[in-house]
Amino acid sequence: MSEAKTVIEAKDLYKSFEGSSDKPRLEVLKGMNFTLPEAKITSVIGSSGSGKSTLLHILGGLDHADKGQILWDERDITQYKPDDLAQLRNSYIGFVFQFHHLLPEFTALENVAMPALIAGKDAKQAYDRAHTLLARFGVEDRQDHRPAQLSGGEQQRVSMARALMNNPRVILADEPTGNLDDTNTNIILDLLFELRDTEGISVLLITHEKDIAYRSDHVLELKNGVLTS
Ligand SMILES: Nc1ncnc2c1ncn2[C@@H]1O[C@H](COP(=O)(O)OP(=O)(O)OP(=O)(O)O)[C@@H](O)[C@H]1O
Repeated sequence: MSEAKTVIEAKDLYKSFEGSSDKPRLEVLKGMNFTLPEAKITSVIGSSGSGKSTLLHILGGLDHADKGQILWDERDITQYKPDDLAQLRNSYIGFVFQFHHLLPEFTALENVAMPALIAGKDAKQAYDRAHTLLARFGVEDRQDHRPAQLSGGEQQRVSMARALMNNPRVILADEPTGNLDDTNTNIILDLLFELRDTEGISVLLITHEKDIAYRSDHVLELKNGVLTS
């Protein structure tokens, strides 16, 4: 069997944050290497403060590393200008966070359509696709509600639909079930597996729950600034 293609690769990543007057600089990533294979779910576990969210933000082009290379399908994103990177990110990556980050003043349908509207796509097509995605995730009857009128599980399903709006190759999910009960956790995990199997989407799943991590294809642990399997 041939090896899976790599959709995100990081080489020799370093990231530190400024300390306070009595604390030294905090070294979070220390020469870390990482590959995200196509059509697999890769979990990253690690203790609180080990740098999991920092890693996800850097891999997704939301934050900069101090040093190192990040390749999206062999394109080195550290060489991109901010506007070009934002455009590429909008089509290549879908993000799902623990707290849904839906825009409170917009309906579920509008939130889901937003990434396509921002990308300048046709509004009618955007709303049609948004509706189809909400239906796929079983929340189409909630499409005219605002986030505050939805349950936590519904909000997270809407977030998943939004993440998929522009047909991304990759989903970066930071504790996507951290706020959910067991039933809703299983709904979200099952959706991620379905997307892997039906659309070949690659998923990076940050979690601190080992039983969730061990359902995925690969598990890596972030410890002392590097990843180990
Ligand atoms: N912007 C920042 N400025 C200073 N320190 C930061 C910043 N962002 C993160 N840190 C610190 O870097 C370390 C790693 O944070 P990060 O959020 O990546 O950890 P995590 O593994 O995701 O933690 P958790 O599981 O608790 O969410 C923490 O000690 C955090 O306080």
